[in-house]
Amino acid sequence: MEPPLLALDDVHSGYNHHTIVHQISFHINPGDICSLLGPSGCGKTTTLRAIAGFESVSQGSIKLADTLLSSPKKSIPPEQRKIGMVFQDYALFPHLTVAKNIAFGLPKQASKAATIETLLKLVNLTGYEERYPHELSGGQQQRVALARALAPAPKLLLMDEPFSNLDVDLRRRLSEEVREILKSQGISAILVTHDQEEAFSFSDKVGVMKDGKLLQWDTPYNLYHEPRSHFVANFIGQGHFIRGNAISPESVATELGELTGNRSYNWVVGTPIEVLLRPDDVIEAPDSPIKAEVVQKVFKGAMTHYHLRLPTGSIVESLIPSHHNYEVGEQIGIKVEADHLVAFSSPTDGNKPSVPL
Ligand SMILES: Nc1ncnc2c1ncn2[C@@H]1O[C@H](COP(=O)(O)OP(=O)(O)OP(=O)(O)O)[C@@H](O)[C@H]1O
Repeated sequence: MEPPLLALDDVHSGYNHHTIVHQISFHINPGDICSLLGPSGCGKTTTLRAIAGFESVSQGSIKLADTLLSSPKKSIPPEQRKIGMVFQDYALFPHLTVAKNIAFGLPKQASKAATIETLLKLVNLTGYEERYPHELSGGQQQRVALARALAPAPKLLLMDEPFSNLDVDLRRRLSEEVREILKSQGISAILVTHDQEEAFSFSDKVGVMKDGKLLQWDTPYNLYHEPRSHFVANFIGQGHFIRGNAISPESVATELGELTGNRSYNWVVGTPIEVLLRPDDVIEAPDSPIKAEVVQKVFKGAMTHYHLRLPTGSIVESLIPSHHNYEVGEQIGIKVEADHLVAFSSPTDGNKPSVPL
């Protein structure tokens, strides 16, 4: 089996002898595109900077293929790591043309004109060679930054919030386009973002961080459907927890009836449990004895996203086809249709995730 392209093993890193990120371990395979996702200040940029070689590692190791890049005893300088970087603020040289900005990333002896032409074609900026950064839009400047980062043919590209200065529409389009460019060239990348939608659509794997720790490194699908902690479940996607009690290894009694998953949990019968219900788990059911009051509705086109209040005051969300229109204050019949449970023993119970048997 091919070795991972990048492997972080128990990495601790920070600033001025103060450890900010702890026990970070993950690996990425050649061609994989990944993201680090988490709230502000959780240590995403610090992790990225440690991979780039701008911050030292006080414990653990970082390897690129077979090369040890960082350990407490060794640190290869950033410029020798064969890793490219793209920053939020583009960091282009304002006094240099597009061509010269890109050439800056090329080795001295390289046949520059041909490479620049190829790179500009790749990022869809053919003909922009002689423009200056101030003559370009934000999206175009970020494409130039990408071309410059790709110029030395890095094995890995690190991107720190590269799209966050762009308006929503453009950032979606550009992130899709950059993903296609990277995939077409087989370039691995790690994106730092706090935008979950962006992380999901951009990445093969996503790492969710909190307080300097990596809580889960997984596919977007698993993060959404199989979050391993209360925090990840909450941070990823929409939905609400409702409370219940375990009545068997697979089932929980809740105010929405008995909810049964597709596997057994090692909880003790009677344990207070919180079950996550995503908006797609709660469906309208006019004949259901369970009624909920519409407290908020957001029209999404094909679907309307409702916030519904249950008789106990708990809130659940539901996506309902928009031609079935309900008004705020109206009571509607609902039921749960979920093929698996995302359930944790209640936070009062130590906030421990329930472990499947
Ligand atoms: N140069 C620095 N010196 C000292 N502490 C720093 C430095 N840079 C960041 N920190 C601290 O390290 C912690 C993690 O910061 P980091 O930038 O890695 O978080 P982040 O997850 O990327 O956040 P954001 O999404 O806001 O960019 C923060 O508490 C921050 O204050």
